[in-house]
Amino acid sequence: MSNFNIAVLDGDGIGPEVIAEAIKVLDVIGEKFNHRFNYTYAPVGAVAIDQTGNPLPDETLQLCKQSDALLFGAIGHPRFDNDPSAKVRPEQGLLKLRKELGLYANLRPVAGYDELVDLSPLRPERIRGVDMLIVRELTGGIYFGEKGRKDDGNTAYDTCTYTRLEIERIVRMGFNEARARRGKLTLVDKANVMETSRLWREITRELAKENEDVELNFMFVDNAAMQLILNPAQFDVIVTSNMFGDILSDASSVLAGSLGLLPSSSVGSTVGMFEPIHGSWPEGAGQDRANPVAAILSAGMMLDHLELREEANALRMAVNRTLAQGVGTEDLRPTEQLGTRAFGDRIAAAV
Ligand SMILES: NC(=O)c1ccc[n+]([C@@H]2O[C@H](COP(=O)([O-])OP(=O)(O)OC[C@H]3O[C@@H](n4cnc5c(N)ncnc54)[C@H](O)[C@@H]3O)[C@@H](O)[C@H]2O)c1
Ligand SMILES: CC(C)[C@H](C(=O)O)[C@@H](O)C(=O)O
Ligand SMILES: [Mg+2]
Repeated sequence: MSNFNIAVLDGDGIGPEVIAEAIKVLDVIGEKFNHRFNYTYAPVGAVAIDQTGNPLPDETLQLCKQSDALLFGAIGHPRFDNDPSAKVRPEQGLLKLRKELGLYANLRPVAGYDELVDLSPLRPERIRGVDMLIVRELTGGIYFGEKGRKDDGNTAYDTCTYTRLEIERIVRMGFNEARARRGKLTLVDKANVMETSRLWREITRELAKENEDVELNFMFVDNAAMQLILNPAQFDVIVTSNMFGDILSDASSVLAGSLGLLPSSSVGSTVGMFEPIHGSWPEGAGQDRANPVAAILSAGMMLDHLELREEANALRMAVNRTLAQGVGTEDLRPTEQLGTRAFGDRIAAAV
C-alpha cells in the first residue's frame, strides 16, 4: 500500500463540482491498485477572499509545498470580473500559486475523440487525427511584467518580459516532449513584431543544434490560430508564451469537442499541479451540468506524474469507454445525457 498526500484546491463555481468527480474516480483507482490518496482541502480564489481576504492564504501555500501533488479546480467570480477597480482578485491566487511553486510549464494535451467528431463545427476530415500537446510557458511574459496606470489614470500598461533562463527551460521541455511523441516542434510567436518573440526564436535556434532529431518550425500566432482550424492534425508539440498558450488552448478545445474535456499539468518544481483548462463557469455552477472529464483527466495526468502509469492508463481507458458508449453531459450532445455526478459515477464504474 502506498500513500499520497494530495492538496485539493477546488476553488470557485464549478471547480468543487468537477473536482468531486475526479476524486470519486481516483478513489476507485486507489482501491483497485492498492493506494491511499489522502486529500486535504484548502481555499483559493473568491472563496478564500471571502474567508480570509486573501486569494492565496499562507496556510494554503504551505499545504501545497508539503504535498505530493495538487488538484486544482477553478477560480473566478463575476463580482470581480464586473468590477475593474477591485484591488484583490481571485485570479491573483492562481497566478501567485504558479509563481511561488515554480510551475513554469503548463502541458495541455488536445486529442480528438472519434465518437465526438460530429460535435465540432469543423468538418470531420479536418479534425480526425488531432493529437497535439501545447506547452505553455506559465510564470513569465505579459502576465507577470510590470503593469499599472500612469498618473493621468487614462494610460494603462502591461509589460511583456522574458529572460534567457525562462525561455531556455520551456523550449527544452518542448523539444523533449516532441522527442517522446512524433518528433515535431512548432514555436508559435509574434517575432515579426515583438522583441521577446525574437529572443525566443534566437534561443530556440541555438537549442535546435542540440536537438537535431526533432523537426522544428516557426509560426506566427495569427497564422497558428487559423492553422488550428484549417489543418490541426499538422501539429505535434506547440511551444509558446504564457498568453498565446492560454488563448490557443481554449480555441483548440473545439477540436476535442468541448472545453470541459481538456486537462492540464503544471510542472517545473518538485510538486506538480493538475487542473482543467476551463474556468469556474459561474452560470453553470450548482446545477450539476459541468463536464467533469477535464478534471478527471487532470487527475490522470497527476497519476502519470506520480509515476503510476498503469493507474493513469486505467483512468483514461475508463473515460474513453464511457464516451464511446455515447454517455456525457449536455456539452457533448450525447445519446445518453447525464448530470455531472451521474457522469462521474459512470466513469468511476468503468475503471
Ligand atoms: N484556471 C482557472 O481557474 C480559470 C480559467 C479560465 C477562466 N477562469 C475564470 O473563470 C471565470 C469565468 O470565465 P469564462 O466564462 O471566461 O470561462 P469558463 O472556462 O469558466 O467558461 C467558458 C464557457 O465554457 C464552457 N465550459 C467551461 N467549463 C465547462 C465544463 N466543465 N463543462 C461544460 N462546459 C464548460 C461554458 O459554456 C462556459 O460558458 C472568470 O472569473 C475567469 O477569470 C479561471
Ligand atoms: C484565470 C486565468 C488567470 C488563467 C490564465 O490565464 O492562466 C486561466 O485562463 C487558465 O487558463 O488557467
Ligand atoms: Mg485560460
